[in-house]
Amino acid sequence: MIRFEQVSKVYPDGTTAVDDLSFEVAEGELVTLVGPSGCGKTTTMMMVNRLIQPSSGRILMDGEDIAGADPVELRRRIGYVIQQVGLFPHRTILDNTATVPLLTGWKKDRARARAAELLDLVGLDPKVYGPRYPAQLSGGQRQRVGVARALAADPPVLLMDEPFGAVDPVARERLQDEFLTLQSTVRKTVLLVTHDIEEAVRMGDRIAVYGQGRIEQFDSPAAVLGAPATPYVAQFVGADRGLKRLSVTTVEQDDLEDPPRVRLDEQVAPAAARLRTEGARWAVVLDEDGALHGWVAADDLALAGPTGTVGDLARRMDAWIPVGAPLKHAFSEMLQWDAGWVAVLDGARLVGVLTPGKLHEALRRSVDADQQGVQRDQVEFDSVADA
Ligand SMILES: Nc1ncnc2c1ncn2[C@@H]1O[C@H](COP(=O)(O)OP(=O)(O)OP(=O)(O)O)[C@@H](O)[C@H]1O
Repeated sequence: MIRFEQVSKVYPDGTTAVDDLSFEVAEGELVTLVGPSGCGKTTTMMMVNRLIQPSSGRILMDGEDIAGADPVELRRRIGYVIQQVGLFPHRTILDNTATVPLLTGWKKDRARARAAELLDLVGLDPKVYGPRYPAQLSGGQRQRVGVARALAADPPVLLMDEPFGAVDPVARERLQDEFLTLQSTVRKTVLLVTHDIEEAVRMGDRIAVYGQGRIEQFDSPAAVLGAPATPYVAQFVGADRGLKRLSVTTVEQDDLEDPPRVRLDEQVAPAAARLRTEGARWAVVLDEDGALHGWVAADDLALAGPTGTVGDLARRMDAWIPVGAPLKHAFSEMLQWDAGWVAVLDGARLVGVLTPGKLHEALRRSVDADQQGVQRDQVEFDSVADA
């Protein structure tokens, strides 16, 4: 979709901002450009909408060299989101959002209807926020308007330069999540510039890690964290990259344990006997519909009288993750509920359980796999879901 071929940019004062850059962004892919200040990220991005001309090399969009495109026409195909959102202060939020459709000749009513739709999409009620002026919004809300405005003309490509930079860390994480949800439906081809490796890892399908004017590594977040290509990248992603891996490593079927399952309405005696035979210390308890209820200890079953049901002894279990969730999610559930394991569910159905020992093994395995150049982290959970 977007292809850089040996692109360099030397500014008139002799500064080489970008040096012999070649990479490709696939259609619908979100690539983050990350690196320290002044490494050439913004220059790279602004060459795509021709706000900056390359000194050499070519940039292709859909196979067409953009050097030959009409810049105005080109920019209509490219949404642009910047940190200082750049809203017109004397225009309402609705009219700010409708700017591009109006410029491209839409009738006012149609452009405003589209703008209202977009505000809704980014979580701002158009009835409440549409009539306001930019100064009457919080920083995070203004950034949402920036995203809505960039999407208004439905361009296939989005350029985002530190789009969530001007808000506090909590609002920032929320905006990132919201944008990812949005992106899963609109599937734009996105280049996102950030100097924050956490953001790059969270947001990117792939990450380009910049050194001075050059890409040091272009890879999946898991690979960048698991197998940094150079000492520079290792240093940039940080000593706690093991922790960051928790966010990008998903749980696989091999990671799960399958303890015995008993039902809430099952009689105690046969349930106790079954656990004894299997040598299990506890069992997962399912309700009448087969959904997770909790767990029961083998000792409690063994000590209970001959009458009664498992339901009398079962304890609730609230720690669970959906199949395919990252290890970080599992870890956080364990901490939140002070639980020794988490249930892994496919809808309401129990697929298995994840224990701290298995979580550690999963992390270890993904590091080893990356070091062998094998990307197992991203393996989908289909096999588990089908099991
Ligand atoms: N118009 C210009 N003339 C000369 N040098 C420039 C110009 N614009 C940028 N540079 C230089 O080019 C290099 C790359 O700048 P660029 O803005 O692309 O970096 P960046 O990675 O986006 O940095 P930041 O994260 O600080 O925005 C820097 O050394 C910068 O000083």
